[in-house]
Amino acid sequence: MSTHIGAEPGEIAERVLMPGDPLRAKWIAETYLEDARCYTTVRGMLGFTGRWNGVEVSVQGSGMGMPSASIYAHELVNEYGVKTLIRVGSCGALTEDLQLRDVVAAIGSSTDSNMNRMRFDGLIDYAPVADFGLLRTAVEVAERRGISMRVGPILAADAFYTDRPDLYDTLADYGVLAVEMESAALYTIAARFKARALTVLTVSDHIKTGEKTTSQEREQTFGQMVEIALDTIIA
Ligand SMILES: O=P(O)(O)O[C@H]1O[C@H](CO)[C@@H](O)[C@H]1O
Ligand SMILES: O=c1cc[nH]c(=O)[nH]1
Repeated sequence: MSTHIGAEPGEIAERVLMPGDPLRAKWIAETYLEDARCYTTVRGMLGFTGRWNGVEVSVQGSGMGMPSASIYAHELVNEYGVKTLIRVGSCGALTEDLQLRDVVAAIGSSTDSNMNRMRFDGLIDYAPVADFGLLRTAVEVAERRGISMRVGPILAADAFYTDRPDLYDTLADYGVLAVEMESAALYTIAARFKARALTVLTVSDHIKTGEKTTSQEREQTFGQMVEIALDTIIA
């Protein structure tokens, strides 16, 4: 067991999907994985291992925000030998041309988090980016499955409820597609510990129009991004 994950050594696959929502992890395991078994219930942050097309894959809830996601990414890589992490999350669209339920792959992640400023002593604005091979595979998988997937930069924010929506407009002017709360930490930790990471998201809210999906829809209906992530992680 690690501090926050209750799995024995060998119970977690080298390939892990990471939704923020632990109940989305359960839904993914029950809907998509063969012979899925739960390996952790610590703090209610559920994790499962099963098989996708015969290949072992795990799915681990990561919680909301970069402090929580960092704990899970760190322990998965450093204590369980995980090599590949694909986040499957929800996001808010920042640009008018995205619609609810559109799928987005994050090539890079700007952030307002202070975590990397501390890492680099405030001297470097580190640019957290996706693993190129995973991103290229995800694009190919989406095309093969006939799923339209936008690729571009996103924002990983500390706050879900922002006091500065004006900054979202400025970021959209610079081509930033969407906002979520974990990708910058995931990309940074993967780089630091020589793992591969990608973030694939579904638009759950539209910041410009105010449209949003329900919590049940966020938990159980974002299947296209999951299918892209599963095919990508076993490729
Ligand atoms: O749906 P998940 O994967 O949790 O991702 C998004 O949803 C949560 C906020 O509602 C944050 O974790 C954000 O990144
Ligand atoms: O972080 C997030 C996730 C979904 N929708 C948002 O607006 N923000």
